Order: sequence, then structure tokens, then C-alpha cells
Amino acid sequence: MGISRADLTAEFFLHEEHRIRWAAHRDAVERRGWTVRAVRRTGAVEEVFCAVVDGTHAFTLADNILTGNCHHNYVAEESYDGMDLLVTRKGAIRAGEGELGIIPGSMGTASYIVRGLGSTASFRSASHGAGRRMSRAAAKRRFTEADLAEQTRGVECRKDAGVVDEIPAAYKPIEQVIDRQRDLVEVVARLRQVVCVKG
Ligand SMILES: Nc1nc2c(ncn2[C@@H]2O[C@H](COP(=O)(O)O)[C@@H](O)[C@H]2O)c(=O)[nH]1
Ligand SMILES: [Mn+2]
Repeated sequence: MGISRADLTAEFFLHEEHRIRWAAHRDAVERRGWTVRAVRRTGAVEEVFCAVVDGTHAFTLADNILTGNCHHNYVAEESYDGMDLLVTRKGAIRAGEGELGIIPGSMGTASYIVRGLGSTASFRSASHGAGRRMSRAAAKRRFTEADLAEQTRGVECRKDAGVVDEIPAAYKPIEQVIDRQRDLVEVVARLRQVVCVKG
């Protein structure tokens, strides 16, 4: 995967020094046709944006925001009003009081790091993402690769027909989805989409 200078805008860069370096080398020759065939150790040290904490699957973002893996399809034994229940979170995350979670938008829109408010009305749960506004089949009928390229402009990601069913317009507006669950979570950080890797 490569990030091409020509595809980037100044807003892409989180660090001022990186923005300045990019601006100074804008006219550098692009090597779009190149293919990575091998990766070797060079001893070079680069600045990174997050660090994994051993054993916990947690990592920190800029400003020391601690976050981590966030499951959204599982069953857990939990107690409510003295009753021991099996809570199934299928397309939902746990939002216990003070617990951190991730609520993503789509390939082209923002993601949110949130902190649960522990609402028992939702069995301490919140949404696991913006959620679909149309099926994968409907998205494929309605949108083209060109629409996908347009809606993911500035994001380094696949833009081919194979992922048109995940086009941003196939999902609900993440800002609205977050707004409508203010009683379940508080926003810790809004993350701007830069790279999206499909597994
Ligand atoms: N940041 C991204 N968010 C995405 C992507 N594909 C989907 N989504 C959002 O997450 C939920 C859950 O997705 P799922 O594929 O696990 O069902 C979904 O409702 C979207 O709001 C993505 O590529 N990047
Ligand atoms: Mn997806």
C-alpha cells in the first residue's frame, strides 16, 4: 500500500513538521507504478502515532487518549436489578460507566472514541457504528466506482467495484448517530479518516 503525494492535501497531516516537509517536496517524482517486493530492516527510526500496550490490546492516540479493541458481536454474563442475564451485543458495543469504546462511520467518514455512561436502559450498550441506511445489494445497484472515489477523496483506500457496497453514502450520517446516543456515551475524540484497510 502506498500513499501518493499527489493524492494528499495539507489537512491530511497531523503534525506541522510533516505538512511543511510535504509542501516542500510536492513536485517530487511519483512512483505510482512501483511494487513492493520485499521489506528489509534499515535501522531507520520513524515517528509513529500510537503505541500498543502489551497484554491489554490497548493503545494511545495523540493527546494520550487511551483506547483499545472493541468487540461488537458477543455474549456476556451481566447483572441488572439483581438478575443475572446473558446480554447479547450483536452490532452493539458495551458502554459501561467510564469504559472506552470505538464507533466508526464508514470508509470515508469520521470515527469516534467514546466513553460509556453506564445507562441501564440500554443494558450498558451503544451502537457499534453509523449503521447501514441501505443493503449491500442496493448500494451496488445505486453507486459506481466513480461515486466511491468521490466519497472517499483524501482517504487512502480501495476504490474498486469490489467495495462499492461499503461506499460512505450506504451508511447513516455518523454525526447524527453519535448525537442520538448522547445519553449512552460521551465523546472523547473524533478521528478523521486517513487510511482504510479492508481485511
Ligand atoms: N471506519 C470505517 N467504518 C466502517 C467501515 N465499514 C463499516 N464501517 C462502520 O462500522 C460499522 C460496522 O461495520 P461492519 O463492517 O463491521 O458491519 C458500520 O455500521 C459502519 O458504520 C470501514 O471500512 N471503515
Ligand atoms: Mn466494513
